Amino acid sequence: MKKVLTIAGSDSCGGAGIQADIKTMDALGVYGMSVICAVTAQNTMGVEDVQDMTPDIVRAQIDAIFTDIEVDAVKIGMVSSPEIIRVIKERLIFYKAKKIVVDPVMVSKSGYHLLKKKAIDELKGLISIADIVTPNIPEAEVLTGLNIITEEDMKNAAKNIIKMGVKSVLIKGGHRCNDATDILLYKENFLVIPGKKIDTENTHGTGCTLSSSIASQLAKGFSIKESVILSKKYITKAIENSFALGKGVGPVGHLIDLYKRGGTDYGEN
Ligand SMILES: Nc1ncnc2c1ncn2[C@@H]1O[C@H](COP(=O)(O)OP(=O)(O)OP(=O)(O)O)[C@@H](O)[C@H]1O
Ligand SMILES: Cc1ncc(COP(=O)(O)O)c(N)n1
Repeated sequence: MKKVLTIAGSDSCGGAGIQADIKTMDALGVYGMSVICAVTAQNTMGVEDVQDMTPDIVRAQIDAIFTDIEVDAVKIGMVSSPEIIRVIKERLIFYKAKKIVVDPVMVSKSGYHLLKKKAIDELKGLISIADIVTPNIPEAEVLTGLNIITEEDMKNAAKNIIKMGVKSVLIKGGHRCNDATDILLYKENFLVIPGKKIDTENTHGTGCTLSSSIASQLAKGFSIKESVILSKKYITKAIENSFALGKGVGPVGHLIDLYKRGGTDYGEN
């Protein structure tokens, strides 16, 4: 079984962060492992509080895994502070980590700043060692300083981000009003991945789910292009199967949930 590591934050209500990542990995048939960078107290209505881990315990978790287990792919999500990001980059280079996916998580859907503003430069450094980075539109705007409205703007932002040294860039279109088309820049070519906007409030954890699916598919040996296409199918089905939970924004339905709830079509994996 392929082994995939998520380096991210814990979401107490289980819709995003480490919990979404592990659920996705489980559904896609890879073995999920975690390095926790921060513990958030959050529910479907928002983030109440955050406790960052110390850089030392982040380093110790990474060392514990890489000194014992062969890691086939790594997904990085909420990384909080410049100090934590520096440790992650140094250790991943030290262990020659393969197939690195960076989801540059900055602000939660509920508006809480999960990345300290002073950490943007370090985050760009971490992006430079990745195989793929998956910003949503507001994150791509912060990384590039560009205003992104059209598909052409998304392409320009991707060209700008690839100059940071990353091998490929996926700009996610979920924040646009009428469309959920994503744009992949890969080996100097653009791939437009069409998506229709699904009418649901329950989109907590969409970005975490997509990036951990990409890492899982890369671990299985698919190319970046194949992994992104398979993962777009996975997240689309997961959003179609999203459900109400609590009083706010509910989570996506992982295909293993669908299976357990009696469904039979859990898609290509
Ligand atoms: N309502 C929707 N209908 C269909 N696809 C969607 C919808 N919302 C998001 N997506 C898709 O989900 C994936 C994740 O995109 P999104 O822009 O939501 O990421 P994100 O903002 O980083 O997520 P998160 O805030 O959970 O980290 C993309 O493929 C995007 O096109
Ligand atoms: C620990 C953690 N990581 C990531 C997100 C982003 O997800 P969303 O934008 O859906 O709130 C989150 N809310 N919490």
